[in-house]
Amino acid sequence: MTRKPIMAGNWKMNLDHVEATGMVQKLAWTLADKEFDGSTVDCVVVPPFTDLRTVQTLIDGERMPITLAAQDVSEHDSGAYTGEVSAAMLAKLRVKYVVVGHSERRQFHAETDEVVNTKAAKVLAAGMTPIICVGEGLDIRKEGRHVEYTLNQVRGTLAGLTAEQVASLVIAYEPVWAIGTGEVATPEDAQEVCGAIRKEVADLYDDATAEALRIQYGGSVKSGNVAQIMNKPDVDGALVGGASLQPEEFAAIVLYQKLPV
Ligand SMILES: O=C[C@H](O)COP(=O)(O)O
Repeated sequence: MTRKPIMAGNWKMNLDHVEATGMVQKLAWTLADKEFDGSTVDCVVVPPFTDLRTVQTLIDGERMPITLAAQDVSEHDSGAYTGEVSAAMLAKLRVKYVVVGHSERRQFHAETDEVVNTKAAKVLAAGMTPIICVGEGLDIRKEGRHVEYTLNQVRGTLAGLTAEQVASLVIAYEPVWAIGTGEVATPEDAQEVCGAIRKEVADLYDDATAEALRIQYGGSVKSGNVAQIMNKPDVDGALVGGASLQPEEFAAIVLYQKLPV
């Protein structure tokens, strides 16, 4: 089965809504120069909440081949949850993907697999697609428990979801030690865990579900290393942080040239 690659640029807490306009325009111009129309790769931007309306207006108004995503969502539907943003609010803004369980949310906001699982279910119920982040820290990697640890997160975050839901979503494998450090996992490291995730999903559900699921690698991805990582059979895209803040660099990642397998 051919899975459509998905490159998502997570801006994290960078770029206000004015800066976001320039960023998205430059990205769109660079992609248009190369006649990119979004048919071969999904190009996704993940701005802060305060930028979503501006970016959505720009993307829709100019018919840009760029899809809108959010960085987080509330695990609640509505009500007295000061500071939270619901899945319904994001869907209304034409957000298509929502990142849940990013390691920075897990680390700084104590999000557990259970919380991430609830958020993923809310995103799906609102008609959007979750990008569920998993991945081990350096201590776990050093102990050689990275596969077991990550698969445990996969089981916890997918709990209760149907095969149809799992087939539609995205899992991002991000080894925490490779995020923002310049330390990239080797393509073989990425394949080891992404392959294990797909096998786990086949065991939990069935082969068709595992084959349909898209798995991203994230952690210091740049235009110079993306093709090698994408050459691995179970890697279907990248969740990009730092490099996504430079429009030409992110465009080069989206436009990566396939290497001969
Ligand atoms: O969401 C993106 C990841 O945390 C990767 O960030 P990075 O590309 O800056 O390492």
